[in-house]
Formats: sequence, structure tokens, C-alpha cells
Amino acid sequence: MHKRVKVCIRVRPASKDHAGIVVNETEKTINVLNNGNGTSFRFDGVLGSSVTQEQVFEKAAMEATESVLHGYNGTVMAYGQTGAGKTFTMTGGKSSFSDRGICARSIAMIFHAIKQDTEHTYTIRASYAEIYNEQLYDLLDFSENQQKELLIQENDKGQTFVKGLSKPLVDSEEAALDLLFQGETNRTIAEHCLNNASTRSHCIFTLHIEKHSHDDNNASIVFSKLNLVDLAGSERMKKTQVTGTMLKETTHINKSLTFLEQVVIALGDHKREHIPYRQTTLTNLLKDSLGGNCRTLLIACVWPDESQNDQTIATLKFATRMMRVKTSAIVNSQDKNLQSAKKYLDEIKRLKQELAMHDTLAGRSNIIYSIPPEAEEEMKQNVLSYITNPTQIPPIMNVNQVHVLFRLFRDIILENQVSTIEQPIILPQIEEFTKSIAIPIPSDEELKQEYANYMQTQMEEAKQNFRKAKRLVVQCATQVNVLKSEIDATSKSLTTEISDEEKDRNVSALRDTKKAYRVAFEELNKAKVEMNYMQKVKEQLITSTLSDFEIWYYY
Ligand SMILES: Nc1ncnc2c1ncn2[C@@H]1O[C@H](COP(=O)(O)OP(=O)(O)OP(=O)(O)O)[C@@H](O)[C@H]1O
Repeated sequence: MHKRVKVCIRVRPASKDHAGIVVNETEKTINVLNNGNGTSFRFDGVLGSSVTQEQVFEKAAMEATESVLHGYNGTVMAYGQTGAGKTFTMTGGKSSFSDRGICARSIAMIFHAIKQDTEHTYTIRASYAEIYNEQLYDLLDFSENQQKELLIQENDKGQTFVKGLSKPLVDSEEAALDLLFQGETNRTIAEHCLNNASTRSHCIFTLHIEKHSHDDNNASIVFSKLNLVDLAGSERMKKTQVTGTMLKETTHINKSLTFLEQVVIALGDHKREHIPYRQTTLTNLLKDSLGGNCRTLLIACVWPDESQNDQTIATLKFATRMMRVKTSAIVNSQDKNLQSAKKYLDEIKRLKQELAMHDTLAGRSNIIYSIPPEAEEEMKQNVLSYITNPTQIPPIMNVNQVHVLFRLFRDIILENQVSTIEQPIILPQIEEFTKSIAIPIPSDEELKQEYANYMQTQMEEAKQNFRKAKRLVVQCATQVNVLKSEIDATSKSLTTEISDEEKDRNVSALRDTKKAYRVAFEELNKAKVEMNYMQKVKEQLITSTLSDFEIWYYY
């Protein structure tokens, strides 16, 4: 479905400064005043400074969230100068529950809707990416060493995704909110002369939704995602008086927002063939949301003070250009049967690779398994030559070929019977052919011997491993006993008359010994588990060998 990006303007409360704009919510217009004149802009929605967070969600963001539940991708993106209220709009204020932003409200709406839906099962994952100084970071990577390299890649449909980004499962609204909050604490924030908690990066919180139908006649899976994007402030350097690290950040922010603007201009110009998505991480990542398979809402935040008019005009111009950007959202569904067929095809591919590897190891690397129809004709000639001359045995390379040869033989026999040729097919020759391709079957005695050898090797290994595990248990037990004696001795020393200094030393030593004792005890338990396991393996081997031989002798 072709639609254009929906654009709403949100006006934050004014400071004490003179108001520099006139807002008309009904007409959906904003007039930026300039010495008695004004520049007027019209949008899909204009939300004045008294509009509540709840109303912002209902009037602007709810539609995108709803469409995600119907299988369309959705993006809600907040744009605007520093301090204009982007983070307030997306994440919300911290003072009260009613101040929560679009992210928390979208999460609540999605989980509420799926609870009501008895006809589908949902799998929901969350991801949280940050673009800071052109680098991508995983805000949900809580490991100590957050060095995982994140790369933007394209799938076979040309859609972009971040390789390596964590996407934990979220089974409840609480779990999703938990991740949102944890990710937020990882964001890059700095004090700034226009905003003392300025977010210095672009952040994208995404809910990835998989919707499985319970109806077997409609066995499909629908995939959709909701991107909630809080862009960094579109401020100009001189206005923010920044230096050092912040200057570097601002340069990167300006660069990515300039490219975002270029992409938006290119998308608005329908004669343009090339859209420069790849110029920055931001536009590359938002490729789908800008002119792709997505329903997108831009909330452009403005600061109504007269002193901010330059920035307000820049923001409103960007927002106007964004209204020209067309997107084409489609429901992303996949037939379950197709999905299992794909699974089988993957399995076949994997097995073929495995077979090729075995062939190479066995020195049979030039074997072709699939037999083309033209090769069958040649094989038929081989069979006919063999019938007349038993020394000309057809070459055999694989089981598939044996099957084809049998079929050809059968066809020849049947043909001969139908045409009642005097000399029917000569059975001894077929017998000989069968013999020539048969694998030699070992005798009963040989098999028993082979089996006995195999079991003996297994038993030897099991015994060795058991002995190793037992030695480890003894070692660990000795260590545990040594530490236990140390603990007892130190504890006892604390009950005697000793100097304070010595007491402190002993208390600290006791703490360390107890720690070492816990580690050693843990090791002892692990070693015991391994020893018991090996004991069980030994017993199992004895039992199965005995029963196999019993079967052999009695039947
Ligand atoms: N509509 C609003 N109602 C009440 N307070 C608001 C509103 N918009 C913004 N604020 C307040 O203004 C301050 C700056 O807002 P916010 O941090 O959301 O700006 P921002 O656009 O995200 O800035 P930056 O780009 O620097 O991160 C915050 O203290 C926020 O609570």
C-alpha cells in the first residue's frame, strides 16, 4: 500500500521568552513570526504545548503501533533541535506515570492487544541500538566487554538489519519496559547549554513481532517491527557553544542529520533514481522507514520561543520535505508450509555438503550424484552391452546409480516380456551383475569379533575416564579438607586472646579461605558428577554387551 510519511509537529512549553510562533491546532498550521510577517506551514497534525502525552500517543503514534499489529512495519521518529522535547515525547518525563512517552505506551498497547487475541500466538523480541559518532552500539548488551562489532547488512529483499544486535525475547509488558529502561541507562547523555540532559546519539528501540495463526487452513506467520527512533538534536554548533568531545559529537550529529535531509530531499524528488542511503549509518539503518516497506510517522518537535525561530524554521522545512516521502508498506507474511519446505531444502543442502566432504576424505571427489536424462541413455547401453558380454560390468559410483541401473534392467525385462522375444532375459547374468555390485557380507564369527573389539575399546576408554574422574575427586576432596582445617584453625584462633591487629589479619584470612573453600567445594561437586556419570557409562556398557551376546547365542 503506497502512503506518504505522516508528519506531526509537537510544540513544547515556551520559556519566559516571547513566543515566536502562532499555532493553530484545528487548521494544523504553524506560523513562524518575523518582524510582523510570517512563514506559514501546514502538516498532518499540530500538537500545541498543552497537549498531554496521552493525547500525543492517541493523535499521532497510535496508528503506526496499530498497523504493526496488523503485520506492517511501523516507525515513529522524533526530530528537532536540542531541548525541543524529542526524548520527552519518545521516552517521557520521569516525574509521573502520566508523563510516560510513546515507547512505553506502544509497548503497553501491543501487549494488551496480544493478550486479547485468542486466534494467534505471538513471539516478541526487543532490540535497542544507538548510533554515536557514526558507530553502532548495542544498548542491550550488558556484558562487561561490550566490544561486539555491529554491522548493517541487507537481506535478499534489500531490507537492512543490524548483524550482531541482541534481540532478547520479551514475554510481557514488564519485560519489554525493563529492557527499555536498562537500555536507556546506557545511552550517551551530556550536559549542554540548551539542555542539561541532552542525548548525544540517535537511538532506535525496536519491537520485532512474529504472529502465528492457530488456524491450520491459514498457516501463515506474519512478521512486523515497530521502530521507535529518538534522533539527536539538530542544533547548530555556534548556538550551543560546544568544544572538545561535544564538538566532535555535534559534527557527527550534524553530518548524519544533513545526510538524512539529503535522503529525504532525494526521496521527495521522484525523478531521482539514486537515493544516498549508504552515506551514513543513520540513513542506512533507517532505509526501510524512509521510503521503504514501512508506515512512518515523523514527530518534529519545536521550541516556540522567538530566540529559537531559526531552528524552528529549519525543523519545519525538514518536516515539510518529509511529507513528500512516499513509503509502500506491505504485510510481511510467510506461508508455514513454505517455511518447512525451506527448512528441508536447507537440510538437503547441508547433507549434500556433508556427503561431498566424506567423498573428498575417501578420495572420491569427482562423483556426480544426480543423473541427467541424457546420461541414462548411456547407462542403458552399458546394461545392454553387459547382457551380451558379462565382462563389461557397468561402472558403479553411487547408490543412486545402482537404483537407476536396476530400473533399467527391469525396464528391459518388462520390454522383453511384452514383446515375447524368444530369448527372455538371461537370469544368471542379472545374478552375476547383482553379485558384482553387492558389498561383501561378513560372517557371523567376524561380526562377533568386530563387535567384541569395539566394546572392549569403549570399555577401556570408559574405565580410563572413570579413573581420571576419581583421581580428580580425591584431589578436590583433599583440597577441601585442607581448607576446612585452615578455617577451623583460624576460627579457633579468633576465640583466643590475640592482638587487634592479628585479629583483623585472621578475619581477613578467614574470609579468603572461606571463599577458596566454596570454590574447591564447587569443583569437588563437579568432579563427583563426572565420576558418577562415568560409573554409569561403565555399567551401561557391561549390561548392553552382555545382553547383545545373549541374543547372539540364543537366537
Ligand atoms: N511537551 C513538554 N512538556 C513538558 N516538558 C517538556 C516538553 N518537551 C520538553 N520538555 C522538557 O524540556 C527538557 C528538554 O526536553 P528533551 O530532553 O526531551 O529534549 P530533546 O529534544 O530530547 O533534547 P536533546 O536533543 O538534547 O536530547 C526536558 O526537561 C523535558 O522534560
